[in-house]
Amino acid sequence: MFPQRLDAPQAYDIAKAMMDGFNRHYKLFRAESARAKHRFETQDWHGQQRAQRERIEFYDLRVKECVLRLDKEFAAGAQPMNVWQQVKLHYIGLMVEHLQPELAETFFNSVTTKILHRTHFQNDFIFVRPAVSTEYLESRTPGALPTYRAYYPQTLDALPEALHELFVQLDLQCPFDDLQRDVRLLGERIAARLAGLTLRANFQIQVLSNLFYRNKGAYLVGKIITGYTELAFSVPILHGSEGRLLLHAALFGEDDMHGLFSFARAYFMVDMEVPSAYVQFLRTLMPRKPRSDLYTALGLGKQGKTLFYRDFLHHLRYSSDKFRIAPGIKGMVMLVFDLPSFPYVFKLIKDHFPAPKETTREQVKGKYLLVKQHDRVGRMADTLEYSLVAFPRDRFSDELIEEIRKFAPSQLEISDRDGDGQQEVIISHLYIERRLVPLNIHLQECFDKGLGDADAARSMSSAVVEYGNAIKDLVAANIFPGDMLWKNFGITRNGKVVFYDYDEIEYLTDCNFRRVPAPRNEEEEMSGEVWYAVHPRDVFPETFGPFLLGNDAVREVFMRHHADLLDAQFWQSHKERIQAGHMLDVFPYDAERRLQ
Ligand SMILES: Nc1ncnc2c1ncn2[C@@H]1O[C@H](COP(=O)(O)OP(=O)(O)OP(=O)(O)O)[C@@H](O)[C@H]1O
Repeated sequence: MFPQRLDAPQAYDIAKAMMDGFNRHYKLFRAESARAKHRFETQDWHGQQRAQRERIEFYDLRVKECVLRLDKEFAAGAQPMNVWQQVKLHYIGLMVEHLQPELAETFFNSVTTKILHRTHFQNDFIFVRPAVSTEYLESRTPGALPTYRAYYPQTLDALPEALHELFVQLDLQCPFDDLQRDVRLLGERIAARLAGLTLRANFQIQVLSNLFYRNKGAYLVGKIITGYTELAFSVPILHGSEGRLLLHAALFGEDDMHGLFSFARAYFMVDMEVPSAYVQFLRTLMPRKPRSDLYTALGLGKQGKTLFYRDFLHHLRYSSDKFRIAPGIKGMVMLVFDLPSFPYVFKLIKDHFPAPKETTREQVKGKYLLVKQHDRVGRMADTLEYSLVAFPRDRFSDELIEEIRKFAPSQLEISDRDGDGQQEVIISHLYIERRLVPLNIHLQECFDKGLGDADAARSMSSAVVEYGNAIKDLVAANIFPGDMLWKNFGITRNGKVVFYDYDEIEYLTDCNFRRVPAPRNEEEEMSGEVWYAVHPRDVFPETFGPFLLGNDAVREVFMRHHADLLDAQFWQSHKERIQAGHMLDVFPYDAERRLQ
């Protein structure tokens, strides 16, 4: 029961201190995101990547600050629960005109769950569900940009002119190489996509007012509407060779947008006063993408986690299957399980690792963090990290419980934690990641069908080519995957190959790529053992072949497209390029999307 009177004077002050903490967080987050425009204009690429990395840390720092303040000024932990109920009510009051209420609720949860006992993690005290609506939320600040702008070209011939106006309004502080030429090319692409459709009275182009920045690119994001058709589109803007701006490509439709907003890429920087309005607009472009993914892609990872967890609890309530050990070859470092009806995997770090693995729990965590902060170039799956996650015991197979008990006992507790009479499986620490089809399983499925079957042969061949492409994109981003076996890569719905085994990952620039030395005598030549000295970060690319290319058909495709991956010189030259400060482009779209 909620209190009928707000009679605890400290409750308002605590709520206000929390809101001040959140406002400070969002001000810093937004300012850092807004500075991406200037970094793009001045081609400060290393600065852009540094900011992308550092911004991820902002949230936890602000939560810590706020917890300390509440403790010091209000002895928050010693407040009775009726005061905490009032704190929540005051906080709701403070959100009435707030432009990021959903984020403010999450911040409130982050702070209070550090202070209150777990038995109070319920809707009376925290925001298990949202209390404040984000619908129709608009900034009333004078001079504030609208979330999106609409342009009405009337005819296809008038498209270039409308597009010209649109790009000029973005107010980028550097010249275009030839904007007239680019909008003409873009107009032709749009006209081709609209071929066969009648332009209806509502024909218009809507674009989000602020650009999306990531690495060396700025992306315009919007949709074209005619009649009942809505076509999502995005235009990447890059610096050309002279440093002048180019419209580089035209992306259309949901699949292209999914490629751009993939969970395997770094987060965007966007200046957003009302983030929920951006998410609502983006959802109309990608209706199948959960809101949690969109918040995460916008750099609002905590909101992504909150929404993911709510979606997960909902899914548990509306499903009845059991968690099980994930299909595929078991990991030596990670214990992986899934729920068949839910498209994610749950990964926990084992307590002990068999030889030849020489790593520790902390080192594995460090590698996962490295991936989170690094540019994932569409090739490394993002992970959500959770601690103390509770699952209903009756949804776990006994086999899985035994597996966890055997390999990660320190991570397992089975108890009735919240006192509701139901046993729970509580996992101390885990990563959650999108479920992919492991590449070894995918290839085996092709072999099982028989490579005489044209579809199976094509599918095998494109997976092998994509696998090599994935490694080359990782190389471009200064990542040596360490363990390149097929089982450590997965394939997405769109046939993209993505890496997910991070415990042996290294920066390319920390590795020494060497050729196997020529044997000095017959004894060395005949030796089945490694007879030459090997230092910890030495890598011998020519030795990859025997592990990867046992199958003749796979070998033939691999050698035709990616033989260079078996050559130390290939790796070494990339290492030197990165050391010289060059940053290669890895575009989140195919070459045929380019305008130029
Ligand atoms: N995202 C995923 N989607 C589907 N299956 C996965 C995913 N991540 C892991 N798996 C499955 O779990 C297995 C072990 O995962 P992972 O490679 O991360 O563990 P590991 O202990 O690091 O492996 P290794 O012993 O090679 O170091 C994989 O081989 C695969 O079958």
